[in-house]
Order: sequence, then structure tokens, then C-alpha cells
Amino acid sequence: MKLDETTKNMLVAEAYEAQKAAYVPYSNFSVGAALLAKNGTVYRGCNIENASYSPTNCAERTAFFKAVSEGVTEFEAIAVVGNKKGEKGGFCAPCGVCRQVMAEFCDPDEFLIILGAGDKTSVYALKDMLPLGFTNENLKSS
Ligand SMILES: O=c1ccn([C@H]2C[C@H](O)[C@@H](CO)O2)c(=O)[nH]1
Ligand SMILES: [Zn+2]
Repeated sequence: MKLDETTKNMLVAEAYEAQKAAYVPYSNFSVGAALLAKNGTVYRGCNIENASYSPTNCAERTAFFKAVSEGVTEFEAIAVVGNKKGEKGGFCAPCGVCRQVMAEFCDPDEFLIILGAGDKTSVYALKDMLPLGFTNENLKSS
């Protein structure tokens, strides 16, 4: 999919809005995500940390799970922004677990990951962020 500038900028702005809700008392690193579904709906997500650390949910997965829990499973693109509170920071690339969740629902050639940092953006296809990923294709009999 080719992403136009307006959509890209809208998604990054939505990701910055989502970032405001980040619950990050342990890392102080706030992440926001904005997931564009094929039906046009944008799902915002933030990271949500926990005193026990491992239950922490990343912003990207929060956005995906919000959408999937509402029956929406087809997606175009996600924008991600992240930085330490009070700092500017650079691009925040999705962690491996979030890339795996993306691979569950998204076409690796088509789905786009937009990284935002201030006015800068950088766009990647999922296949370039998760080469040779394990998917439901691997579970089919050969
Ligand atoms: O792409 C990323 C990378 C990190 N985090 C969160 C997890 C944790 O709350 C904090 C520091 O790792 O940032 C995300 O939400 N998304
Ligand atoms: Zn993650």
C-alpha cells in the first residue's frame, strides 16, 4: 500500500495523542501507537507497565488488541512514537513481540510501520522488520 503524506502525518499525530496516556512509572519511557484499520478506524494504544514488570504491554500491542477485541482484524499501517518523559528521543522501533503480533494479522508486503520523531518519519514494510517470521503458514501441513 502507498501511504499518502496526509494519512502518514495524521497517524503520527494520533500516536502522539496516544502517548499521553502511557502508564510508565518504572521506565519513564512513554510510547504511543496509532493503528489504521482497513475500514478507516484508527485505534490508539499506549504502553502500560506493571510493578511485576513482565505483564507490561507495549503501545503497539495495546492498539492491536483493542482492535481485534472489537472484531477488527484487517490493517493498513501503524505509527509509533516513543521517548523518555521530558526528552525528545529518536525513532522507537517496535520490539520483537509486537512485530510477531503484527505478523499474525498483517500482510508482510503491504503492512507499513511508520516511525515518528518530531517532524521526522521513516516508513518500513513489515517484511523488512520481521524477515523470515514464523506465521500460520508454518503450521500448515506440507
Ligand atoms: O516499541 C516499543 C518499545 C518499548 N515499549 C515500552 C515497553 C516498556 O513499557 C517501555 C520500556 O521498554 O517501553 C513499547 O511500548 N513499544
Ligand atoms: Zn513491543
